[in-house]
Amino acid sequence: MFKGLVGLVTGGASGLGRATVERLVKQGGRVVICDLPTSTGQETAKQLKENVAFVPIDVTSEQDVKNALQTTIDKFGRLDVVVNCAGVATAQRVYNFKKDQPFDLKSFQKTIEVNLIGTFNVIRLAAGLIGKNAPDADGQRGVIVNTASVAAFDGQIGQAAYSASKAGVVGMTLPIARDLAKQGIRVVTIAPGLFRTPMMEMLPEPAIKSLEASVPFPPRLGHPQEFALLVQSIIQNPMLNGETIRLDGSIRMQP
Ligand SMILES: NC(=O)C1=CN([C@@H]2O[C@H](COP(=O)(O)OP(=O)(O)OC[C@H]3O[C@@H](n4cnc5c(N)ncnc54)[C@H](O)[C@@H]3O)[C@@H](O)[C@H]2O)C=CC1
Ligand SMILES: C[C@]12CC(=O)[C@H]3[C@@H](CCC4=CC(=O)CC[C@@]43C)[C@@H]1CC[C@@H]2C(=O)C=O
Repeated sequence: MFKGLVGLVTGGASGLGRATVERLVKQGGRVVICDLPTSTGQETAKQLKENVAFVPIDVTSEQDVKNALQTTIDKFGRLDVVVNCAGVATAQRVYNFKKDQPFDLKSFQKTIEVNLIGTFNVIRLAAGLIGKNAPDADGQRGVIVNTASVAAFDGQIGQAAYSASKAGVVGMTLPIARDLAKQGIRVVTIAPGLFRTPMMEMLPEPAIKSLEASVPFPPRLGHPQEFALLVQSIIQNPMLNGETIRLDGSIRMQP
């Protein structure tokens, strides 16, 4: 189905990103995994064999992302699809009255830096490369998929930084889709609800169980493969553009 397609997945060593890499490869695509040098990207790439390469990067670094794009060209000759999954989760109240301490500004900045600015950094640099593709019969040159969160809409206590970073991703989706429309590059964001990944597993199991029960249907955490299935569908459907799609079993997060 994706024979000849070349993808780049940030955060591709773990969770939602890894499931996306696996699906793209299963469908015949070739993929560059971009993740932190400390991640399991190298092992993941080895397991998935010759159609996958790993480039250690920090999405917030211009030079790292440029290196990853150069490796994509050197190894696979083109770039069709970017999936931005790299992200960090933080939790802190805006003011801790018990400790008489305000939200740590460095932590707020780091969350915005990785989740929002990192996503933008990858988009702005990758767009130039995707724009060099010959258009298909529909005029399309490529697709960019971003990952926000339902926290962009229903931010919980402690999620000021995380929600702001994800709301930024939602907010830039339409203007970037408009910016890139003339080049035939589509931009779509997924806002996942609760998925079982290493990020989620930072929470103790009883907390996960209670979160699962709060999902109307199906009352469970999403499987990363269900996220990857939506990525595939976005790539395949040329009318999806400039939109954020909630993938959340209809959960509306409580305060
Ligand atoms: N798991 C969930 O329920 C949900 C996850 N999300 C979002 O989905 C995305 C993927 O999350 P998961 O797969 O759950 O988490 P994860 O923790 O399993 O994977 C995130 C990956 O991003 C990488 N990463 C972190 N900072 C990076 C940086 N500066 N440069 C490059 N790579 C970096 C990590 O090394 C890791 O491999 C994140 O953006 C997260 O905020 C959104 C809603 C729900
Ligand atoms: C990010 C998200 C919601 C959270 O804030 C938590 C996170 C899992 C790890 C966490 C552990 C904590 O001790 C504090 C909360 C949190 C940072 C959750 C994973 C997915 C959640 C999300 O984005 C939902 O949309």
